[in-house]
Amino acid sequence: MNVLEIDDVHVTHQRRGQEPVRAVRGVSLAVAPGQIVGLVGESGCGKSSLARVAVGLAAPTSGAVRFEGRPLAASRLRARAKDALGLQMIFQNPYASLSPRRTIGSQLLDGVRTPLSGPERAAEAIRLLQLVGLDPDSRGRYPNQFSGGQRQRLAIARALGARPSLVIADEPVTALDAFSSAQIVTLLTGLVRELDMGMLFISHDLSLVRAIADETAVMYAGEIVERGPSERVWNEPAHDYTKTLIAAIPVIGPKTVRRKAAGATSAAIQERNTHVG
Ligand SMILES: Nc1ncnc2c1ncn2[C@@H]1O[C@H](COP(=O)(O)OP(=O)(O)OP(=O)(O)O)[C@@H](O)[C@H]1O
Repeated sequence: MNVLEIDDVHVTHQRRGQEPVRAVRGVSLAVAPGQIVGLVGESGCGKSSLARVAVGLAAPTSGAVRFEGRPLAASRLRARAKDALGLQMIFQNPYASLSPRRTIGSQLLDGVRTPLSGPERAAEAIRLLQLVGLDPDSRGRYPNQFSGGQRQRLAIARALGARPSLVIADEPVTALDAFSSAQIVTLLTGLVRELDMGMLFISHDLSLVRAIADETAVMYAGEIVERGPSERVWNEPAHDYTKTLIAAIPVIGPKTVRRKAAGATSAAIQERNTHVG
């Protein structure tokens, strides 16, 4: 059974006095346990609108979302927040999920689903910090005592504390340097395999998605215009928009620092995966 099924979802944003924006137009997607599906497209194509619906933060205008075979409705998710912990979201901005007023050792455990004793709580906080490459002795500190990259690691650790069966990651490494990105992505990839959870990995960066995702779905103007195994999409793109995305990835030049960083991330991940495999 798929852990996530998105079935013919439409999302239309309606602002008073303005034309409606059809952000998502009939998207269907599925994520199986242990599978990483990449959703790639440029800014404004509707990725975040789809992610918010997929995680239950918003209701689709039409269509259905099923998590572990059960319909997911935004209101229902809020009402059953405890039950919904198996579905976690990682955002580009880690402040979206971290409280500035609580020690990280405490809030890392928010999603833990089984009651833990004091020593078990400490051990779990240490485990989560080590998973994301942070100093276990830092659990008494507050989020503002960490760098931006470290805060994203904390947000990821917090999500993983719930041992989710599905993670929706919306541009989770966009704010990180290439080295940190590679580490985080390798970590997420390893956890997906190890824990048999599914992941919807959303990014504007096709080279990064290629390195991470088993399947790639290319989104353009609210629609999935191409999908398939990531290597096939990368090597034999069928849709003109995918070809444009690939052609737009520069290889060298003074204005390509960010792209080169993404490329370095992908290379580091592939290198790591090669060794692991
Ligand atoms: N709450 C909203 N009200 C009105 N329009 C919206 C709203 N949220 C998004 N939009 C519009 O919907 C379209 C899709 O936006 P969305 O944020 O889903 O795209 P995206 O691919 O995630 O882009 P980005 O990566 O820049 O966040 C855009 O035209 C955007 O302006």
